[in-house]
Amino acid sequence: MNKSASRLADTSAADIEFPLLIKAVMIDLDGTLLDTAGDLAAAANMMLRELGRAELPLETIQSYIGKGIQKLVKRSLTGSLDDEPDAELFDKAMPIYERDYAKTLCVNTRPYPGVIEGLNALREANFRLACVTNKAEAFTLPLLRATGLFDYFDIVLSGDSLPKKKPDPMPLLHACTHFDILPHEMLLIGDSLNDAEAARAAGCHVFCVPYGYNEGRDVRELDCDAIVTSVYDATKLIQKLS
Ligand SMILES: O=C(O)COP(=O)(O)O
Ligand SMILES: [Mg+2]
Repeated sequence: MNKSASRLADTSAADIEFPLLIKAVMIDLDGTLLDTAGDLAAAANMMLRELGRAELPLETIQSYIGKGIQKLVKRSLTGSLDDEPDAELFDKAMPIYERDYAKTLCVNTRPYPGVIEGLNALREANFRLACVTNKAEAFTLPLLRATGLFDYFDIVLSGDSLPKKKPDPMPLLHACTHFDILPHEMLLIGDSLNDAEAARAAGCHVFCVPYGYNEGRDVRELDCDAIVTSVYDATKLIQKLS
């Protein structure tokens, strides 16, 4: 299989040969495994209502997903990606959001097409599997259990499992150490700039899916090794290195 045949879009990655020979796969949660935007947005709007503020459209809140729940709350309060809300308002909003998201956590959240098939194929091929997300652990673990995905993973690293989260390479390097493999023997499948930057900084391979949440930006802008239509499609571009 050559490089161009395996790509759905052109990216700026260096020339690499497919199938990639790797030992383990890390997969992002929000926007890659699970379509969580509806439930995250419902909780954000419940919070905004309780604070007497205007609700936001789903697409706007979807563009705020990616850097964890604290950032989602800050962005929902300010209506911008980078502004800081009033500290007192944020301190009031955060526990409201956490309470509301615990209620909406798995109302409409479902695995994307190709996720279960992809995880089964990865397991059959004996890849070690990690879930690496910026979502806080208190939400990640119940969500993985409720959607039946938890048992596929050897390790789950959430946004607050380690001192730093994506786009820092720390969780990716932690997973490599956990599996006792080198970064170039590891692939991350993700949906956003946070995944692509973390993978490049760690020296891991990275594929991106086009259906997720890239903070409102086109996934084709990302520096990744391939854009794959689904987690299942990603399995066709890799081979297990023993
Ligand atoms: O919690 C978020 O904002 C994003 O989480 P993710 O890393 O699973 O995409
Ligand atoms: Mg994501």
